[in-house]
Amino acid sequence: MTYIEPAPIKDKENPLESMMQRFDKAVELLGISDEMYYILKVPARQVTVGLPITMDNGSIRVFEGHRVLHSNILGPGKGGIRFDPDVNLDEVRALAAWMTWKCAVVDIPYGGAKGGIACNPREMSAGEMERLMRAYTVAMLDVFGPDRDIPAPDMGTGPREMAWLMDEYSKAKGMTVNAVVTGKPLVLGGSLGRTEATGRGVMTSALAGMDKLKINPYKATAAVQGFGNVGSHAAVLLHERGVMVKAISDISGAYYNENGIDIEGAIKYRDLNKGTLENFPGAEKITNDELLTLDVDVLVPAAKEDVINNENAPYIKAKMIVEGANGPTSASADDIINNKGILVVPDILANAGGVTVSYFEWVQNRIGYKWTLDRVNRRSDRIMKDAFDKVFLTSQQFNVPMRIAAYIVAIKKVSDTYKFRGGY
Ligand SMILES: NC(=O)C1=CN([C@@H]2O[C@H](COP(=O)(O)OP(=O)(O)OC[C@H]3O[C@@H](n4cnc5c(N)ncnc54)[C@H](O)[C@@H]3O)[C@@H](O)[C@H]2O)C=CC1
Ligand SMILES: O=C(O)CCC(=O)C(=O)O
Repeated sequence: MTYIEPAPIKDKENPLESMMQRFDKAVELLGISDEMYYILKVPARQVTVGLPITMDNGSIRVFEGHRVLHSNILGPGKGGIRFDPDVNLDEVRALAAWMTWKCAVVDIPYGGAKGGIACNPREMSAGEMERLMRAYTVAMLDVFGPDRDIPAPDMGTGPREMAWLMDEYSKAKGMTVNAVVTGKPLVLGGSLGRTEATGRGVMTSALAGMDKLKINPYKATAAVQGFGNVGSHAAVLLHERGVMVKAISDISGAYYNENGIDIEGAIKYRDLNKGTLENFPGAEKITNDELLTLDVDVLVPAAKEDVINNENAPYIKAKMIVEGANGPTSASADDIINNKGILVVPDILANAGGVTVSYFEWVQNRIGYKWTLDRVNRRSDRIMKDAFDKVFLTSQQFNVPMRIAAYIVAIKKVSDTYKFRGGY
């Protein structure tokens, strides 16, 4: 029997510490009480489970899974499930808190939650993934629920995994409960537009930012790190709006073309190549670090945390960073980036398009009705644009970067709600 050791927590770039540093700055400016500080800081619940799984070769491996409900003050917990070798409890705690702030920034009635299992989906068969997801669901039967805590996809998971979760949960409850999870396949009650929703929100945030910087999208260039759900859709949609995407990347490395990457071609190539861009033709291979320091207008980190840090931040040349990933910039890089005058559209705003359309999916499941793609897109575009404007205005009012402004908007909303509920 083997046990997969959770990844060691890196002191230097702990995402929980990065999140807390920004939280502390915003709290200082807002001036909330000590009691409220701890109410907002300490997660409402965190659950860790051991999951023994029979592997295809007959051996048994024990995986460690987590689900953290950071807050349910605004509504049921909401947030994805990550399958990645680097998953650990601190990472999941940070991701859950970011979900609380994100839902508050776009003003949807959810608290924040996140789940994760330390595993490597690239080395697992579909059968092993299915057994793992079903075992995790069973272990979380009392945690999940359409009014309690509603999961969704994150890194390493997608509609297929959400379908297994819905099926396992529904079997245990003795009825079909499709509102327990979002990001499902359409046939199971998934929403039109959810697959591309996070990338679409990144695109609308990028266009809103370009407008502030007076950058013409038809003359703009971009580099996108990560070519999964978020990165590939963001790249397609930016390209459709006239932006030349000069570089893309995934775990196999980065690919650069001075005249622009053929994005549709790259997606086809990835889908026929076991999900990776390895050996992608028609582009020069560079490293993921080189991609981050390219001379482009817009940089979209859409892979994982802390890729932008105090070591590479001094070399970033982009005029704007639009954070598709959660926590791609460590707190140690904030001052360097701000002093360079780079406009950062922070994760809890820029990647909120996904949870916004997840909310629409949950609403549709609960009323038993399907919206058209046009309705989904129009409503989510409006929510993203309103949230951008509110955060931008707050950044001017408090004279702070958009990241701290987004935390201010979120913390104010959650703490006001708590007070009105009479909690304190
Ligand atoms: N899927 C969603 O709706 C949402 C995802 N996010 C965040 O966006 C980020 C990406 O998520 P997804 O696109 O869903 O995941 P995914 O699993 O679909 O894709 C991840 C991509 O990142 C690449 N990658 C992994 N490690 C890398 C590294 N070290 N350097 C460069 N590329 C690397 C992978 O090869 C893959 O192309 C995560 O931070 C996630 O939390 C945020 C909001 C919603
Ligand atoms: O769609 C959702 O409910 C959550 C997506 C997510 O995990 C995220 O925004 O980081």
